[in-house]
Amino acid sequence: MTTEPPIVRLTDLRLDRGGRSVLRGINLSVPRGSIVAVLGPSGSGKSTLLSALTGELAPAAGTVEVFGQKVPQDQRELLELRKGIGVLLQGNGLLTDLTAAENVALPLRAHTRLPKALIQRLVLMKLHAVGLHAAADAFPRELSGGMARRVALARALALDPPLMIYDEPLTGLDPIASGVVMSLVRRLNDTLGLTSIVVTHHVHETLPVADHAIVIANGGIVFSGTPGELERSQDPLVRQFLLGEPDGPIGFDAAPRTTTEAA
Ligand SMILES: Nc1ncnc2c1ncn2[C@@H]1O[C@H](COP(=O)(O)OP(=O)(O)OP(=O)(O)O)[C@@H](O)[C@H]1O
Repeated sequence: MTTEPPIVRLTDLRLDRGGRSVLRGINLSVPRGSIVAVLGPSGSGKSTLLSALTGELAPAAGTVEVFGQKVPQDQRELLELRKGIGVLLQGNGLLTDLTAAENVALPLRAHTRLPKALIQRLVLMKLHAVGLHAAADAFPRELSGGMARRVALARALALDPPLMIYDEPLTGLDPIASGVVMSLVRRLNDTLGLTSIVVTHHVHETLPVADHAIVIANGGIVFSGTPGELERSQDPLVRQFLLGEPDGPIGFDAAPRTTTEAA
């Protein structure tokens, strides 16, 4: 039996921002086909971790591997790598004077030389995948928050990236739209053979669709395991986070307690 390398592997990773160590001692393996939830309170370093995956932030120590290769520093190699990573950012980022279909077409126009008719077909396929085939000609202002998020998702999928990164995909959505988006994340992951990393503080909406969860707080990973194990954890830090309590082992501003260590 051959063991497939993970899609993402973080080894003894340390990430600094503004001369301060934000995360350290990070080890994580994301197997192909899985959905990993990265949870943690505000300011714990979730976005910082994402920027290391996309190569925006170079490690202060340790390594970040994506698709079995070390994330390059060279800009051209980095752009190649990023074509394989679909990112759904907070706030959708849809262009308001373009229709849903035109928004989804943007990455295809920018990164491929496919003929217009083929791009149109691909766009409709992506919109169909998120259940919005009928909304192709609608402008973002004509869509509900949940629909707009799904258009942004279709756009993130436009280039068929094998890895999807979701940065707070539920911000601003009501519980019903949140449920729709999270089941879509699971369905797309399974039907398109993707691997997904979901960064969020919406624990209860995300855990049901995740295979693995990590919690980051106080500058490191304080929990790594299945959603079931997370819910059963008696660790005071994990309990404080799950119950959303202001007092406990996680500092109020969730800033790491130690400053930069010598590399
Ligand atoms: N460019 C920067 N320069 C200095 N410090 C930064 C910078 N970006 C983030 N930080 C600090 O790094 C820490 C982690 O921030 P980060 O944005 O990664 O947290 P987060 O978990 O994504 O928070 P949120 O859930 O609020 O988005 C915070 O203490 C923040 O103040």
